[in-house]
Amino acid sequence: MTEAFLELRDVTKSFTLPAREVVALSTTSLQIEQGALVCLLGPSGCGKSTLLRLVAGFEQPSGGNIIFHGKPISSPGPERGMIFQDYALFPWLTVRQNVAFGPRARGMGRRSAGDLADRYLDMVGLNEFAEVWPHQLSGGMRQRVAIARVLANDAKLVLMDEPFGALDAMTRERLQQELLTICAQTGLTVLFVTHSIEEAVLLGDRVIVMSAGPGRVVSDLAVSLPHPRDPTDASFNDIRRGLSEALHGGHSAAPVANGEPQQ
Ligand SMILES: Nc1ncnc2c1ncn2[C@@H]1O[C@H](COP(=O)(O)OP(=O)(O)OP(=O)(O)O)[C@@H](O)[C@H]1O
Repeated sequence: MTEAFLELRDVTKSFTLPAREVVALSTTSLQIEQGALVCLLGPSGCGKSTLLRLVAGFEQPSGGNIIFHGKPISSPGPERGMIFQDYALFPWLTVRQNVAFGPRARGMGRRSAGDLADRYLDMVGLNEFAEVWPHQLSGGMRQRVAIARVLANDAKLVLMDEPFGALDAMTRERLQQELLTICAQTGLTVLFVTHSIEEAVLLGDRVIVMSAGPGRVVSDLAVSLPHPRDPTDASFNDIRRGLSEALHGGHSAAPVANGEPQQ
């Protein structure tokens, strides 16, 4: 049997508050294949961010295991990059220094790290902005820097938590297409949290729907439409409708047990 790139085995997560216990994630099992762009949809508070934070290694599961490349995840690592909605760039570093930060922290020389940063800034179309400060950039440009930064860290898996949620519609569409291009060029694996069914169908090779909290997977659907996908297309709409029903409790998109589509 081939080993999954990322596997969640019976993962649960609870938080202990002074007066009660919050179950953020019910027993969740998932397998993510290398090179896939997997979207995670679910109502607010169902545990999507918690799931990403567990995979990032920022939190430890209360039960179960998360296996990445055959090894249990026990801490954060550069091979698993996280991108948030609010950019999270270092304001005191230039764009190039932000992108070069990870490689420099791991011991790469200034010149090599700068060259590496320039390579990835070129990939996200920001080569002319290497010397500027984050506050001089638009939201879309900041998010491109964040993408360049995880790529320069040699991330194999990128965890994106509503990365385009704060952007205007046109910028969001442009970045969605750029993300698809970068994935096609680099073979990156992406776990992408969104509230938008349309965004999930536009981007996802697979869309996973979680139930209201405590979250569990209620549907796992492969989307095989070719790119670029057209939201006005009838087959796009069929998928959107199925996901909407799954999200609102109808479960019409293929339900799963332990990450395997049910027959
Ligand atoms: N550190 C924490 N301490 C206590 N409770 C927490 C903590 N982190 C998350 N929770 C709780 O766990 C549940 C899941 O939260 P999470 O942020 O993962 O949901 P989400 O699906 O990402 O929500 P949203 O879509 O609104 O961002 C919520 O009830 C939340 O209040």
